[in-house]
Amino acid sequence: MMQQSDIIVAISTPAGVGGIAVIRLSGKGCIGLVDTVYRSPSGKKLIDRKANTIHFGTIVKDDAALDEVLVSVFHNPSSFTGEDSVEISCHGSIYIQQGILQLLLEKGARLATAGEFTQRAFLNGKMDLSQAESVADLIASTSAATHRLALNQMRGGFSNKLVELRTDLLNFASLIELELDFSEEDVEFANRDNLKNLANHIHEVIEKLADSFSLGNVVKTGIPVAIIGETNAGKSTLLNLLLREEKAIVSDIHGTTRDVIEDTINIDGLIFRLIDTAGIRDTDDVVESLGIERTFKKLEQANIVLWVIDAETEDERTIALSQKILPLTEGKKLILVFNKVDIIPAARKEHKEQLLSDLIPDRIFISAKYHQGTENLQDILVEAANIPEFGEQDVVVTNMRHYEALKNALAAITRVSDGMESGLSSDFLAQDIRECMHYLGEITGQISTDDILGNIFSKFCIGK
Ligand SMILES: Nc1nc2c(c(=O)[nH]1)N(C=O)[C@@H](CNc1ccc(C(=O)N[C@@H](CCC(=O)O)C(=O)O)cc1)CN2
Ligand SMILES: Nc1nc2c(ncn2[C@@H]2O[C@H](COP(=O)(O)OP(=O)(O)OP(=O)(O)O)[C@@H](O)[C@H]2O)c(=O)[nH]1
Repeated sequence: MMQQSDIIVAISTPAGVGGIAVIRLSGKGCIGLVDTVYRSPSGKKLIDRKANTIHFGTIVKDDAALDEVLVSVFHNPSSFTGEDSVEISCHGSIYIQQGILQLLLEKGARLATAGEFTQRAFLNGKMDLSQAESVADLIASTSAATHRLALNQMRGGFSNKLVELRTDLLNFASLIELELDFSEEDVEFANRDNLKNLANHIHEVIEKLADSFSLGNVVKTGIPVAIIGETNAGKSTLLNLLLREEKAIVSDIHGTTRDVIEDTINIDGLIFRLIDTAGIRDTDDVVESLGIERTFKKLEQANIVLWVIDAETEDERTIALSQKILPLTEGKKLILVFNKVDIIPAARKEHKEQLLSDLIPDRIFISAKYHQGTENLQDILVEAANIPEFGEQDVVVTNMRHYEALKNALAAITRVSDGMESGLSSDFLAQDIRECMHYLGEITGQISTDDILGNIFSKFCIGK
């Protein structure tokens, strides 16, 4: 395995004081480098130790002890980066951490750039690019669902699918190119029906992966829930109730919320992005109108729409507004939330059960202020989100870069399928197959540029 000859070092634990801190080095010669500042009770050098072993000892600076530490030794190629690596676990004082780091820099190591350990793992073939990217997602994960999807990707679920696709495409290409070589003789070597089936199969797999992004993206960024309705309906009160904090200002003045307020909550391992919007009404106020415009924009982005209605509102108003809202919520889960049930008679509630029920069947009756009927709100959101539970085998695309590449790959393989139907010549088919492989290679990093890599790894933490 290729080893970088420059030795990188970084503190891999978070900045600040902790029980212990880990300082990590990687690169050819890093074990010997640590030996210059390390003393073991037995006098043994780290370089003479077996791979994957841990050793107690002292880090010394100018012959004075700086700290007592544990040192882990990894040998090329059996390490995270695939290179010789050392980890020093020291006491977590900032003085000690910085002291050891400085010492190692003086001895010839250089500070690792963001994500450089993982970048080396990628360059040394320890993982493909999509796996390296999932490491960042895993570190950033804040919910059960984002954690599961990142872990599956890191463990190679997606990569395996891409390897299979690549094998199929290579197979395909070689059959088509064989025909090409002998084209003057007008021989068809490959059975065209088999080839069509193969193209359709590849198409199906790529399409399924690309389609999974709408789910993956929503899970990763939070399921968008827009809270809309007329002014004073109680939208902000509902938002605060769901967030369990006074995030939005509540007042009886119409048009209090003038801009969009967003925050996330975790319910049953799913992130929801709650979006409180400016109340809808006819207004001459310029700022308020702009807010209302944004409300309609936010509506577009939402998967779930909670339309909050003051239960005292006359039916005609609600019906009139529904004509504006319904066209904007097609394909979304729209739920009517009749609020302020504490101040309406029971008969009125019964009446509202029927209002618009053929067009918008989902409705709940609550008092956001007095917490009536709000016990099931969380369950209702989870059910409305309709997100499947993810198992260890599920491959769901969560990364925009991967999605873009998949769309391009899909376009290429579609040209192949169509081309086969219309009898396109083999050399054109072969070209499109190559193009499809090229885009899949962008995901795994078989095809990459310094720009792409720099962009990806610069978003990592230092020390990762
Ligand atoms: N202290 C420490 N904790 C850590 C890491 C680390 O590098 N150091 N990790 C990293 O960020 C993660 C664990 N991932 C790792 C993945 C591979 C190898 C590794 O040494 N792989 C070798 C040998 C495998 C084996 O012994 O079977 C290999 O793949 O060849 C180490 C850590 C999380 N925790
Ligand atoms: N009685 C009663 N009052 C409520 C309830 N929910 C909200 N309110 C009151 O209704 C008023 C408006 O509430 P908000 O939450 O600010 O309403 P909003 O829909 O965000 O209003 P805008 O910012 O104008 O769009 C406040 O005085 C709340 O205290 C409820 O369930 N029952």
